[in-house]
Amino acid sequence: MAHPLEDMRALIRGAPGADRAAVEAVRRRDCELTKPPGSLGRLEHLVEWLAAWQGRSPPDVRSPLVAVFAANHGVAAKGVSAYPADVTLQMVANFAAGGAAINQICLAEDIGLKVLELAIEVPTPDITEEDAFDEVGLVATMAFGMEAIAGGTDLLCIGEMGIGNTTVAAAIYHALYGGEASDWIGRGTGVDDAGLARKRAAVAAAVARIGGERDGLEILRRVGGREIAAMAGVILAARHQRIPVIVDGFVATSAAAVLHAVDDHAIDHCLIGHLSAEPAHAAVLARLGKKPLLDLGMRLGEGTGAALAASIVRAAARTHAGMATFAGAGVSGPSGGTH
Ligand SMILES: O=C(O)c1ccc[n+]([C@@H]2O[C@H](COP(=O)([O-])O)[C@@H](O)[C@H]2O)c1
Ligand SMILES: Cc1cc2nc[nH]c2cc1C
Repeated sequence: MAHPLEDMRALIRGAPGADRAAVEAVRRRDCELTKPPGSLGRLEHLVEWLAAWQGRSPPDVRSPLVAVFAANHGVAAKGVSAYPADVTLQMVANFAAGGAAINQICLAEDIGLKVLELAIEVPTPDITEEDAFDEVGLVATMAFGMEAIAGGTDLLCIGEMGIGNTTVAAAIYHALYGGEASDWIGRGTGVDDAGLARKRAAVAAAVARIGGERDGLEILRRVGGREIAAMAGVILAARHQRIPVIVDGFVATSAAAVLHAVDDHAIDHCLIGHLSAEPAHAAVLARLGKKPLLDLGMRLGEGTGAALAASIVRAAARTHAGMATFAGAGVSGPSGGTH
């Protein structure tokens, strides 16, 4: 690996495009279905999106998977979270025992769940003082993330768990998009005003340290974290394996934002599952040109918003594939002429 980041950049820029023929086939079938054209609103676009990135028509969702990446962050020692860093490992045990919110959503919606730990007991260095990774470490972590889909899936939801990671995500956004540190921070797990002030200072210090760096992968390497790097890796791997991706909230979107900064088509296969209650999420999504599917005031992480969105995407696909056509059901088409 003489130039590990260059190899990763080539993989991002060389990603395959949408399957236009599959999209056209969905559109043709949609015109025949027993409903007025357009009457299923955004569900119709979801089916087109799924066909485009699965590369088949009609598309289906038979083995959806939530992959949750868990990691710790040195910057948590700066008092930027409402919870201690120990909670990351404790929540991994809770995932294994079936007690977390994401366990119950996956059970309710019949979605697979995989939790991937990234050296939780060894936090990345505090990004206000040091780079999170060296080049090889970043690429190795992205490659680890890619393994999450080794068992196969036809719709991947990405989520995370990591105390302090809303600070890390905010630093990535501030580095990518500029403005002030205060534009990108929010209360995360629920920090008080003093915690919020520490968070603003940490984000400002981390970004000042890297002095105007604009390259997406370098920003990830210098002010990122392991779960975010792993999510970037698996978003990229999914594209190459024709697996559409649903991205969770504020933190998971930072992994997509890094890829988008390298190539603005790199996340065309990604749907943003929901709008996080973290206030800066909307501004990030505007920069990515993405409209979230749901807006439920959620700010948990764990892939919870993505999993709920997956359930709607699956319903959209089944509706499209299973509905009768006007001809098949003997239902009259539009009478025409009177309006
Ligand atoms: O992704 C989101 O929209 C989101 C918003 C607020 C909090 N979180 C979760 O809360 C943790 C990070 O919050 P904090 O306050 O420790 O930075 C981490 O485990 C995330 O999964 C996630
Ligand atoms: C309890 C708890 C659960 C979480 N799940 C994702 N982030 C979290 C943060 C906390 C604090």
